[in-house]
Amino acid sequence: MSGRILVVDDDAAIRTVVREALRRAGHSVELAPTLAAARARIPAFEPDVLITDVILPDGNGLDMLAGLIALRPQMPAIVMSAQNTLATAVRATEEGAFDYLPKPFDLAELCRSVEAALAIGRRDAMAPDTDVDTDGLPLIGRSPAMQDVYRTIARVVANDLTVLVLGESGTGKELVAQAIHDLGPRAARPFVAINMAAIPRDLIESELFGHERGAFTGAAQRSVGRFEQAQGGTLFLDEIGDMPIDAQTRLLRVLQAGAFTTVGGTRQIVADVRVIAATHKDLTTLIAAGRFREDLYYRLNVVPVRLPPLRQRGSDIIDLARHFLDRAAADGLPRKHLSEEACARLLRHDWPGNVRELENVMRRTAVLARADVIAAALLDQELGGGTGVSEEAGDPDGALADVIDRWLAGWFGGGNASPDADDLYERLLPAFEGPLLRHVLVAARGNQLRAARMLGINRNTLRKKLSALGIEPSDLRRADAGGDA
Ligand SMILES: Nc1ncnc2c1ncn2[C@@H]1O[C@H](COP(=O)(O)OP(=O)(O)OP(=O)(O)O)[C@@H](O)[C@H]1O
Repeated sequence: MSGRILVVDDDAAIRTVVREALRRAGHSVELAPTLAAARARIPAFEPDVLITDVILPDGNGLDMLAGLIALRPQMPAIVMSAQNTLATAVRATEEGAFDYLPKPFDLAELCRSVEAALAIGRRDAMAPDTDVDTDGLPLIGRSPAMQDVYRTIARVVANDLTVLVLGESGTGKELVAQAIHDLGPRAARPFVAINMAAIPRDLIESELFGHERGAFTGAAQRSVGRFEQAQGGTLFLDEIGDMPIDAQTRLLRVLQAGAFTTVGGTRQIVADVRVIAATHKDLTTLIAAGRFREDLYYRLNVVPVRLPPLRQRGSDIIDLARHFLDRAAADGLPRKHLSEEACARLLRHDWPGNVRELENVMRRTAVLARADVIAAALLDQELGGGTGVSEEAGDPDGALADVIDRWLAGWFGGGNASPDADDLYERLLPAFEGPLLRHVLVAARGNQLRAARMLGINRNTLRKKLSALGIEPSDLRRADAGGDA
């Protein structure tokens, strides 16, 4: 599809290169070195697509974007910028850009973006499904839900408003908090994360605010709390719903007064800290149950960021999967690609463990796939045959028994076990043992001694089982189970 393209850039060399590439692709191209020249050309040239730089001699292309689009409302705009940050990307989307290309970009990518813009012809359409465009940006995903998240992030990076990130486990809450910190003026100062669910309840206050020597039994030294460690930076309070009520009272006081005292101390310490909290729990239910302070909730929930579960942002799944395969390859694992059937299989899964589950599955399949292309069958095996079981299931006894029970019901129901059979144990158990041993070896990075210890069996027994099942531990040596497996 060819179209009329207006290119706005003050760099003559870039204008020429872009014009030549677009002309070769069959488009008619006009150039403008300034925003004023662009404004003057739009009504006469009636471009189908606008391509603009951000920093221009007579202004900022992002500030002016809405004004340019207003001159020709159906015109998709592509923003190119050397300011390769999530903030610029978010800003571009916010201002109505169809696509954002961080400089340097390759011309083929620009042409693809132009094609997509022409095909869709609407400035608010989704970005084209080209290769994953990560460009070092921390958050992947172009679903409308993620665009909302980016917009909210863009709104809060420059100020200190308290942000409450809500979402199921593994949806990327900590990553959002980190992005807000990294993109804002506090980036050079510490980002300190503390998980309320991971600390014994009676130690939370001293962990947060520090304590004086002798403040309680065992407090032999003065200790600096996380608030003090985060001075000038950001404090990320994860699983805030698990915070004990006394600590909540203290936190509320700090948020109101902007200062705190250590446990056992009297001196007020000014808290120059941005607070970002997160939870996967429904805080309103906890409030109703008297387990969360309503006033603290309002104090924290100044700007809510909702991360929907991965199953509700299907269009992100493949981008994320490819991103994790790229990352696995960058970490030295074999480079793998997804077959079309594998993509379809990923889209069918329910992702109860969300992005974390997808990340772990992609790392494991990068190791386990024998061919360069990951087949749907391998994913079937990894994803529990579509049962929705993940490493987040947490309760192997119940969940695993459930899956096996369903599988066996189908197997027996399918007439696979004749009444004359005499080897069911021998036939069926390897089907469980094989995957179990492979996963343990991946987690133990191929170390048989460690794998045997993890399994609680003797090393010789493990060796015999591996040889009986035809598993070669060295194949699994370079694997990483993804940190959480
Ligand atoms: N949009 C995304 N793009 C790239 N990686 C992501 C994205 N969302 C999540 N991840 C990755 O998924 C993993 C889980 O994310 P994160 O720890 O931020 O989730 P969480 O919601 O804080 O989980 P939990 O509630 O269990 O602490 C991390 O490795 C993170 O880097």
